[in-house]
Amino acid sequence: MSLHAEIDLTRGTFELSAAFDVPAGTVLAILGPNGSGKSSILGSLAGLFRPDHAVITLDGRKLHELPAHDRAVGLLSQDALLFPHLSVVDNVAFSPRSKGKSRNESREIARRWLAEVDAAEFAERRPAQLSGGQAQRVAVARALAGSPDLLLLDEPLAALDVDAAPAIRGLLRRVLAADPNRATVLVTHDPLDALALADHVVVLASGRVVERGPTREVLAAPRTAFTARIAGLNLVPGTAVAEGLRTGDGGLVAGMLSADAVSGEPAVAVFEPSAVSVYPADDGLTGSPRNTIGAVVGALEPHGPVIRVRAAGDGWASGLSADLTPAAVADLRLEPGSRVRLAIKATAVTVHPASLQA
Ligand SMILES: Nc1ncnc2c1ncn2[C@@H]1O[C@H](COP(=O)(O)OP(=O)(O)OP(=O)(O)O)[C@@H](O)[C@H]1O
Repeated sequence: MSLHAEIDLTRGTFELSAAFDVPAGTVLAILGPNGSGKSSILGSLAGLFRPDHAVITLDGRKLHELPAHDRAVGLLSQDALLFPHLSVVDNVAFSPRSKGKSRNESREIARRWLAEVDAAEFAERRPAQLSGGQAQRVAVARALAGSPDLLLLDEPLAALDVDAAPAIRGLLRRVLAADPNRATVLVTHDPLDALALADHVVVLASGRVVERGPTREVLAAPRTAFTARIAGLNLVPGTAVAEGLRTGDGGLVAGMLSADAVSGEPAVAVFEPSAVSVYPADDGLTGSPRNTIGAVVGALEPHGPVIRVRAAGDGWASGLSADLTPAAVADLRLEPGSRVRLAIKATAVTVHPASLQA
């Protein structure tokens, strides 16, 4: 089932206007900052609210003319939202049951799905007797047991702890790949989810699509600052030159031009936070073959096993991220306001054409 969606909607002063397609058997990730309209899109697809104008079709079937319960849409949210008074198996059987299947048949389907998500052993438990990860497994089974033509995943891993999330991500990957027919729309903040689960991404900002394309292409070569931030990449806008990128204030970021970058055209230099080294401001690195620039530490944020240092200050260093070990942060005595020098190897920098506004 291929999804086609055109959605225009106003909520207070917020205006959303977005259009996208999800071919059968593929997953589209919708990325965007808080308030960019991701939930508004999911709600419109699910039929939870009525846009000002919408054309939403699944293989030509006009979902926008149907009430929510007739849309054959499965929804998986960040919280499992299981019915507390029903056993696990009856939670999963709920959807086939509400579609008119007999009690036995519905339970049969439910048990099959529980086995599929490695949760068969919890069948007779109540939701209160499950961990967060176990409950989310059951919620995956429940979302799929109704054989939805369209599956909506709303931050499905956001509420899980770091130990449980990879297993559910792997599970989703498996069940999504198993159905060549269903269209899936995933809303997420996490580029890992998009990388692991989505074939294509759409990036929203203030209710508009600002970027779209195959997931890896978009995340590896983001054209907007937001995508670069969520993808965890550094992005410096400027103009492509033979040696790399010339910034607006005349600085040079030495790097390698991507195949499609053209000298003299708007471009972005892209590099990983792990490619950025941090030195004391008076380290005397001038003359080094690397890109070096003075900066001020703006913030220090834990990021998995490393500390992400966000740079502030003037020039193109402002907003850059560097990943350091906690020991390095301690050695350098870094704290917000510390003056530092950042160094980035030219071989770690790729310059991509900027086709959209950053
Ligand atoms: N009931 C409402 N009335 C008026 N405005 C609303 C209402 N619900 C949401 N909005 C506004 O619509 C905009 C989009 O909200 P939406 O929840 O779709 O964004 P989002 O991208 O899902 O955000 P988040 O990542 O925080 O969930 C926001 O500016 C929000 O303030």
